Order: sequence, then structure tokens, then C-alpha cells
Amino acid sequence: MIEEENGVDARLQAISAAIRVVPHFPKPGIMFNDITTLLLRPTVFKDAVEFFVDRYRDMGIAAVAGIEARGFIFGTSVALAIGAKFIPLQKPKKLPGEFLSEAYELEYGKDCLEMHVGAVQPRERVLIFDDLIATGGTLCAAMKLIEKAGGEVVEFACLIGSPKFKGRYRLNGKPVYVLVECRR
Ligand SMILES: O=P(O)(O)OC[C@H]1O[C@H](OP(=O)(O)OP(=O)(O)O)[C@H](O)[C@@H]1O
Ligand SMILES: Nc1ncnc2[nH]cnc12
Repeated sequence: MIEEENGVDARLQAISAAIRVVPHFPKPGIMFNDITTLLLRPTVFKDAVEFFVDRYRDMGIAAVAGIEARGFIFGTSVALAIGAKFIPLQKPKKLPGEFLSEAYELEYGKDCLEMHVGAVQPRERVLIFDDLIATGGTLCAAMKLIEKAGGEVVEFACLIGSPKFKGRYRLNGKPVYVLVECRR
């Protein structure tokens, strides 16, 4: 049974409250939403994973692709629970094998994601995971990587989203599922 306070699930309130906001990190003007404080609270961490597992367990997801670094934390937990494989989408110079790559821009700079050739099979249904969506640039780059390999992106899943991504929203035509709003 969901315990509600002012119409909001109490577990979601606890998840939001467990995220620390660090002003001006990593550069002036950015209100950094830090999930490491949430990870120190096992019950809250477990609740967050369970929201995603409840949503994705019966959606025929073959692979969860998690974005380095914080997308690995939730992505691996959810992949194990729903019986999907996990694919790390990594920052440059980390992958030892042949890889595909995609450059993108962030609120605070530029970066690139890479994925091993052969990680995704053609037409596999893939869920893309990250801790946070701000501009959506990182998730778009991840989607391009999966599609280059012939995979089908089913949805983007994030713990935290800017208000426009709270609830159901679409990015490049694909649904975005976000648990809690960015704290500012
Ligand atoms: O929606 P966007 O504007 O693209 O921003 C979201 C991305 O920014 C953060 O990662 P960051 O690039 O700071 O990398 P890190 O995980 O290696 O710290 C966050 O974990 C997302 O991956
Ligand atoms: N405000 C923010 N907090 C944490 N990660 C981010 N990535 C982009 N914007 C961010």
C-alpha cells in the first residue's frame, strides 16, 4: 500500500529529500544534485530501485544500458532484478575492445560516450539509464549509440529530472521516465 502525504508517495518524498544539492559544483551557477547521500540510506536506495523494477519487469527489456558513472549504479541493480543484460556506456579511453562512439554537449562542457561493438544485437529492446536528465544531451548520445548498433530504445529512465521531464515526457520521440524533480 502506498503511503501518501499531500498526494505524493512518501517513498518519493524520501528519495527526493535524500539527494544533496551542492551549489556551484562543478562550476559557478550549477546546482549539483548529488545522489551519493541517497546511496548511504539503504532503505531509500532500495525503494528507488524498486520503483524502476516494478515499471520494467514485464516490458520485454533485453538490455539495460547505463551511462558512466552514476547510471551504472541504478542500471546494474535494475538489470539484475529484471533479468536483462547490462551494457556500460563509457567515457573515452575506458573500453579495451572495438567500440562505437558519440560526442555530445553538457551544461558544463563536452564529452563522448563509447560502447563495445557486439554489446547490442540488432532489434534488441534496450532501456537507457542515468541518474539525472538536465538538457538531455547525454541520453540523446546514448540513444544514437544504441541505434547505430541496430538496437531499439524502449525508454529513458532517470532518478532525477528537470521539472519538464517529471512524469511522462518524450526525448527524440522516446518516453522519459523520471522519479523525482531536480532540487534547486
Ligand atoms: O542531460 P544532460 O545535460 O546531458 O546532463 C546529464 C548528465 O550529467 C551528469 O553526468 P556528468 O556528465 O557530470 O558525468 P559523470 O557521471 O562522469 O560525473 C549526469 O550523471 C548525466 O549523465
Ligand atoms: N545539476 C546537475 N546535477 C547533477 N548532475 C548534473 N548533470 C547535469 N546537470 C547536473
